[in-house]
Amino acid sequence: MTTDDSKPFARKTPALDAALRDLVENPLAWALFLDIDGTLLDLAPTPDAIHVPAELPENLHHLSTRMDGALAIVTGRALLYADEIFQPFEFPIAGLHGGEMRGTDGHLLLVEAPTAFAILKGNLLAEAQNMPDVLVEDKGAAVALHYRLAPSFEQEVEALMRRYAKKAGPDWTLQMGKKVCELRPAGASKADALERFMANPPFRGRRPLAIGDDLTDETMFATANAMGGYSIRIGRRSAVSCARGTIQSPQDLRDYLAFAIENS
Ligand SMILES: O=P(O)(O)OC[C@H]1O[C@H](O[C@H]2O[C@H](CO)[C@@H](O)[C@H](O)[C@H]2O)[C@H](O)[C@@H](O)[C@@H]1O
Repeated sequence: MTTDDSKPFARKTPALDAALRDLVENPLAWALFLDIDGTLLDLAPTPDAIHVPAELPENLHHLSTRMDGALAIVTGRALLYADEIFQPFEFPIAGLHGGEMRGTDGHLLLVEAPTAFAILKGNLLAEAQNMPDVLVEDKGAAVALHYRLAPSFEQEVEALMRRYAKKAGPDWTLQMGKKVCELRPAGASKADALERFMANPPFRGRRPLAIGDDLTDETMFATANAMGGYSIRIGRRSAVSCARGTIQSPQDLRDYLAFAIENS
């Protein structure tokens, strides 16, 4: 196959081009781990305002079929919410930044929020009322405070969440993201999720390719790299990211995935 500028993988970064081309030519050699917000989907003003392109679920299904099922979604969203995005298809998935999982056997591992955490979320919601346009996203065993619509509250949001992280105790940890500050279960990360998927068929023995855009994806990038795979960050190149390649936008990634389906 020749590489020219009409091909989505012609990015003039030899390692990135090689990885993307190899996924097209050898789909059974790779295991693909995809983040959702800012990666598969464009960022939206609020968590519920996301637009899911009509062809995306089916395209992922086709690609997953070509990869014999070794395609997983690894997201900060609650697993059951994320599942809805790809209806009618169901993929292996990790939610809450690795805290929740469903592997290829269909076994669902969800985290239940203890009563104390439910009370804490209620108190957080009440305090957040004092910050107009700051949104609380209740994700069950995690909670996010979004300031995309109220950027001037960034520092207050962070200070409030640091206070709540102390109240929540060691089973929860603070997760910073794009215009968001979250409390999530501490026991797992996206790296753990990737490793758990990689321990079993059809992922086992393949090269992991992790694609994401945010701080939470860095552990999964590092693990994919360490396992002899590859990592791609969506957005501008960043000196502090350990992703090995970059793709500019979710639209560019979706174009590439569509190309991979047509040509693999
Ligand atoms: O790991 P991801 O799948 O990327 O999830 C990370 C967080 O994404 C969501 O928030 C982000 O996307 C929103 C919709 O585009 C946007 O409004 C917000 O500013 C972003 O931070 C989601 O709401 C969070 O629960 C996820 O943890």
